[in-house]
Amino acid sequence: NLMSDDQSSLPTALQDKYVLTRRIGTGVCGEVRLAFERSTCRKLAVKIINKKNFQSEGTATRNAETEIQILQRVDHPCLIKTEDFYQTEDSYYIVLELMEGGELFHRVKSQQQLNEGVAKLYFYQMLCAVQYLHRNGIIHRDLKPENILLSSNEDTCLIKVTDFNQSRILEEAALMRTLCGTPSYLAPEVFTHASTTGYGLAVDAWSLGVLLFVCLSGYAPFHESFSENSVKEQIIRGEFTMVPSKWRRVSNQAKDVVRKLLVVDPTQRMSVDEALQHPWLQDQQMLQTARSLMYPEGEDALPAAAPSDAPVAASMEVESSTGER
Ligand SMILES: Cc1n[nH]c(N)c1-c1cccs1
Repeated sequence: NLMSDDQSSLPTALQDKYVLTRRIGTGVCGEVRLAFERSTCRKLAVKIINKKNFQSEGTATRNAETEIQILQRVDHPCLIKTEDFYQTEDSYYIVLELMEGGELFHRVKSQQQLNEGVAKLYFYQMLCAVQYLHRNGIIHRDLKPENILLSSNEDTCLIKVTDFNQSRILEEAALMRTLCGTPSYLAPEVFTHASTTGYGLAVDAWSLGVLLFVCLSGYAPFHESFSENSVKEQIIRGEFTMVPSKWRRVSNQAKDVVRKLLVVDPTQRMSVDEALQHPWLQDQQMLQTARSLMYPEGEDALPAAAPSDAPVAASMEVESSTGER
């Protein structure tokens, strides 16, 4: 393990700045270790991506580089921040914020199912994080409980979305190149942008529906034990099962959010923006708690808006209710 000779395999620049200790997580792409910044004793997480772990060199490099590009571009209170980045011939080392509460996956598992108010607080923060990604033309594409981290072991805590290596940055340049070619064979949606920003983003809305389902009920909506159809068939048909004993204490409004996200037709599926406007989330107490977790310095921390006597546009008011700035 790392405590023995492996330390020598670490980049010296990384070793000069951090002490790596025990493993705090493992993923398909490698492992995550607890680290201490030597100069400040600050605790951090170092994600070690072994380039060889990917099926083909091309995918490895592309995925990891995409992840790193994206990690360095994004800045939102509910998205994991990259502190530093190193690489050797066979591995990437990404220094990330430490989330002491670990993965949402383990929290839901240990509590059977989350209290509805807690699930709403976490889901609202996920929506804000994914809305930010979508506004920046980024599709996460791999939202699941393992990729949602909790800042503490308290129920009321900040959550952060991580693991962007399945993400895709919608390259407007790629679309421009397409449009420069012969248009006669292009489908209408290529011109209407549905193929880059409309359709693609909806995959994250579906995953958020599955995440909310799991938080509220403690089990997955699509599972081979629920039907003679395969899980893939159940998903394609949108055939999810709400076991009464698990959903009895869940409000109809919460169930309505799940039902409007787990819609097979992406053009009919509720979007992240629409979900943020759903009645279930117009809960001032939850919004206040979320805002204080996301922006702990409060209003005065934000750059003062330019003084203007113009009334605030209605859309501006709507935005502030979504925690967006
Ligand atoms: C990244 C990161 N920052 N803080 C924690 N707990 C992580 C983990 C990701 C995956 C397992 S642990």
